[in-house]
Amino acid sequence: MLKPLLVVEDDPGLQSQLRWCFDGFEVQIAGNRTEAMILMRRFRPRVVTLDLGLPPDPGGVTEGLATLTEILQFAPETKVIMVTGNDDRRNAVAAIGLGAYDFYLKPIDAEVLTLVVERAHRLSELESENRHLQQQIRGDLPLRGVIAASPQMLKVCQTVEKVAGTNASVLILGESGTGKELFARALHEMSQYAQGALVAINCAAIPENLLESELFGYEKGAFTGASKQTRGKIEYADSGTLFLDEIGDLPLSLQAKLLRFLQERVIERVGGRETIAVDLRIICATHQNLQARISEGLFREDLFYRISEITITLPPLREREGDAILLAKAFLNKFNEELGKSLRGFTKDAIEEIEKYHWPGNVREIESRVKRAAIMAEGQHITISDLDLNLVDDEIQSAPATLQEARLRAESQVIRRALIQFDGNISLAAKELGVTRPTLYGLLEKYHLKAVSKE
Ligand SMILES: Nc1ncnc2c1ncn2[C@@H]1O[C@H](COP(=O)(O)OP(=O)(O)OP(=O)(O)O)[C@@H](O)[C@H]1O
Repeated sequence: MLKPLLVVEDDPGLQSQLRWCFDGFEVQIAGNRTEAMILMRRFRPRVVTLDLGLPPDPGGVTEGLATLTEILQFAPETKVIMVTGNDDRRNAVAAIGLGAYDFYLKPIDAEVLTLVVERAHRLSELESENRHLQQQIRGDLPLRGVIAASPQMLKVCQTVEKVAGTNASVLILGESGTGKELFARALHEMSQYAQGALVAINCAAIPENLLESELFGYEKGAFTGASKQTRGKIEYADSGTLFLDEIGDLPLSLQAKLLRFLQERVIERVGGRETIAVDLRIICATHQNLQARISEGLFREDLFYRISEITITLPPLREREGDAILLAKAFLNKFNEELGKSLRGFTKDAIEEIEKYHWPGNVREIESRVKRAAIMAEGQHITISDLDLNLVDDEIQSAPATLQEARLRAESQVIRRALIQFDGNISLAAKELGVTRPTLYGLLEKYHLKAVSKE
């Protein structure tokens, strides 16, 4: 992927020379401060080359220095390289005092300037890697509130940690109740936008005629009932994260408007003329198949690419090996506390059922079933009947297609149950299953199961 580089230069000759001289970079050219700030917001380049003499003061330094200050206020970690005339050395040094990374004296030698830019870029990458590692060491980077141990979910968590520090747009896919909003919040909290707000809006829950003003705001008198100027959700999310849930339900007319915003990073309120710059990170989620909606002409392909620079797919709970029981136990602890109960755990049958159940409502369903069970339980352990699972429907829904699949699934379930029952002790689990230890090891490998052995 090409790295963004912002070149702020008002001379058309130099603009065209600089546009093509940096290999490996996607060069964006700004001719003045306003354009520079729009491109900063849109591309968040790590490195900027900045001409000291910019209009309206091309012969002086005031505008160049003001642009430097504004860039650093917006993104203090940016490496700004001042490009100046030979007689401007003193001012270039002053710019370093203001926080510029380096200066480069004209005339421009493309090869040398490329080296300076590359070095600045590498340094910036190392610095942000370092910041990230520091945060990890300090333990600042847990995915807050996320309970997961299955390999499928650990992979998702790793992806989230990797993309959190970037400004890439993220599309979270998954069935209802899989944790899309929870992950959007975790992403926001770990990102550079965490100081701002996370503003969430459910595109499916708001009628089409209200959604536009809800998102973009409106001016007084824009329509009947618009009695005062009102900011929209996008404006509220400035410097933060905009979370558009159920993006698949966004009407086509608003898809065009949202796309325009994502390209230009400016909005106009309904009934207004003023353009307002907004800097935010966008995260979208949907349980719908967007590709199918694109082929039906219900979703714009260009918008799809804009919102899905990174796609994270949350697997349904039934595909997360071992997570159902982990979540059930965690929710039991939570509800024990909330309800002032001291339930010890689940009966063997209940554990087996939790493992086997299809969980059509995913994590949301397991949370509410455990809550119900904690309220209803009469003994010290939660039983199957306390959980009140819809077992008949579930058996039909989750039944395997072939007999061979059914046999494999049953074998893997029985093994998992024995491992849970004996806390990963291979000897005891093997005895319960009526097989030898080597056979059990062979089966663990076959089903990609892991036991934390306490032998
Ligand atoms: N891995 C997890 N660990 C702990 N709690 C979770 C996890 N995943 C989801 N939850 C909890 O389950 C509930 C549903 O999650 P969430 O609202 O994020 O799902 P969703 O995918 O956005 O659902 P919908 O598509 O219906 O809006 C929330 O209470 C959330 O905190």
